[in-house]
Amino acid sequence: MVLLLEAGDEEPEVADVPAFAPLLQSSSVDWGYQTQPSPQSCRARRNGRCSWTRGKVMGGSSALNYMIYIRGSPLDYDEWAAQGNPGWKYSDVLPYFIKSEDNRNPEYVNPPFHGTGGYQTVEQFPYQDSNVNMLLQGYRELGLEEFDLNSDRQIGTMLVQHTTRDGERLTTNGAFIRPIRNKRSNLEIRTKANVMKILIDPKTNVAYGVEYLRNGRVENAYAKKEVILSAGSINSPKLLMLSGVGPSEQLESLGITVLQDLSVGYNLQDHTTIDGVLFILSNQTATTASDAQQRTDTEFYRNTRRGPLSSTGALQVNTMVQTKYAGAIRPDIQYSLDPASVSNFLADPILTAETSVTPLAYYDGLMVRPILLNPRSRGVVMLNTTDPIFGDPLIYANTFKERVDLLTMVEGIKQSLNLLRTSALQSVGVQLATTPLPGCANLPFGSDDYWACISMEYTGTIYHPVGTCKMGPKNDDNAVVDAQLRVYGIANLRVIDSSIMPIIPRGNTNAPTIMIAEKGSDMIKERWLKTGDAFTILNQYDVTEPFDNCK
Ligand SMILES: Cc1cc2nc3c(=O)[nH]c(=O)nc-3n(C[C@H](O)[C@H](O)[C@H](O)COP(=O)(O)OP(=O)(O)OC[C@H]3O[C@@H](n4cnc5c(N)ncnc54)[C@H](O)[C@@H]3O)c2cc1C
Repeated sequence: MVLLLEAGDEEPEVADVPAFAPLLQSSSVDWGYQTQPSPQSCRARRNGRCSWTRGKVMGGSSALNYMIYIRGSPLDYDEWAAQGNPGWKYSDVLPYFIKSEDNRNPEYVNPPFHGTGGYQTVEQFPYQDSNVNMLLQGYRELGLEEFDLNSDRQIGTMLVQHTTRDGERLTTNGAFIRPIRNKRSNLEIRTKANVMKILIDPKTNVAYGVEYLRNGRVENAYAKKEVILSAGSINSPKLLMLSGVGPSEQLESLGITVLQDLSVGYNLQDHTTIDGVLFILSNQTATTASDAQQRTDTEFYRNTRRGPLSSTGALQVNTMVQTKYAGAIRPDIQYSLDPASVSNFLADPILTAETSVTPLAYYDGLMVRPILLNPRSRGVVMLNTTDPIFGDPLIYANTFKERVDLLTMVEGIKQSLNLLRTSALQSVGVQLATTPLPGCANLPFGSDDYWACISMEYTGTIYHPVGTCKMGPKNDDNAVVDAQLRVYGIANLRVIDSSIMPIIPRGNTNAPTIMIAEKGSDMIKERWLKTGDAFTILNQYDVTEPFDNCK
């Protein structure tokens, strides 16, 4: 029997519409986390903090993400294995990428790297506006070939595939849970169930259940076999620490009994970007539309799942390049160009970033996002000191702590400007916005110092935190789980989510997380089905009588 506990609610319908992707940020389905202030990043943001959106809903962050399906470089996974994680090299994980995949554009992708018939549909959007072709042509002029970035080569450009099905977002909930929900008698799902700690026997260090808050009451669920922690890269370390598994100094300072001293929360990595390089589109390619047109598009989408709302505008072109800091045959910068409103952004870049309510289909500017694929800086997630259980964890992202990260970002910004010289962009009048942003107006626009300032003031993220429950060999001081995803020193407890990634892949993190989940579920099955004890899989948990004397 499997009990799935989710702190959030069911998926809202609005999440289905690709062009509405940014609308759910800062809503009730976002945990609403923010980074701690830092001298090197997010300096112009409100209170010096960057928002780190995380999905609090069935499907987790896959219900709020931008749906991009890019897996990273094969060498990324070879590196995971080389760090002492047997079973995780590219040739080991590729079958798990393929297993979940139902690729609906086999003609566009490189066949041996893809699968059909899996639960997770992957496809290109059915709609492309004229900026999409403009960008693809511009990149081609710069010598970047268009091909499948999920194959054995990564430096190039692509009309990206997405985790959508027939014009609608397909979250991991929609792909993997919905088809079996209410059909399998051995699966029970409880939403709005906020897990507060994992129950671990202090004498034996065996995990035997969880304590969770639901409808104002604290309840326990007991596992006869295993507890699987999949709360994501911020909340999985939080829950381990609340349960006595984590850095002893921190736990002791909060009065938490230490059951296992591990570097939980450390090794935090993310893909940093910026909001500060804006391309202004002319009337020839701007897609801004009247209210009446937007209503017509909405009606059309409702009836057909087609049209401008079935895509994310220019964001569906992604490109991977190398800067002089790349040092290997892998890319170190990814470019996305986000739809933007020029007047809103120039009037108030901070407020605009906080209140993105315009569907991605309608825009007159492109926010150029160089994304740092191979960050050297490492951060840490710690428990909230005043309210460890219900307070937001403290996220010290340490973005740009390593200077090479800042240098790479500046290089990535400068390389992105080459697009402006292509005939594809020049022929339709695309221009760089040259109004200096307030936080950097004291520096000459376009100088290296200006771009470095933009990076540190207007820092952004593409919301890919990973690594805080690092997978590694026993002799790795930062390792939290072994290559079977079992927490060191605690029996019957696995972590299966993005937090186990030892190094962030040079791509997007949703597909790798799904791969980890596929592989992790095989590990669980291998352990328990081997016993031949199929009956004990049923009735694996019991729920105690709820009691209500807790806050
Ligand atoms: C705005 C945004 C855009 C992104 N864009 C992309 C993209 O285009 N492509 C891409 O590949 N990746 C993207 N990502 C990243 C990708 O979605 C994540 O890497 C992936 O979803 C991580 O999966 P996870 O299972 O580790 O965590 P999550 O998906 O965050 O899932 C964790 C789940 O655990 C639940 N939970 C947490 N704490 C508790 C608790 N105490 N009790 C009960 N339940 C709890 C949460 O509510 C959530 O449902 C984006 C993410 C965001 C937020």
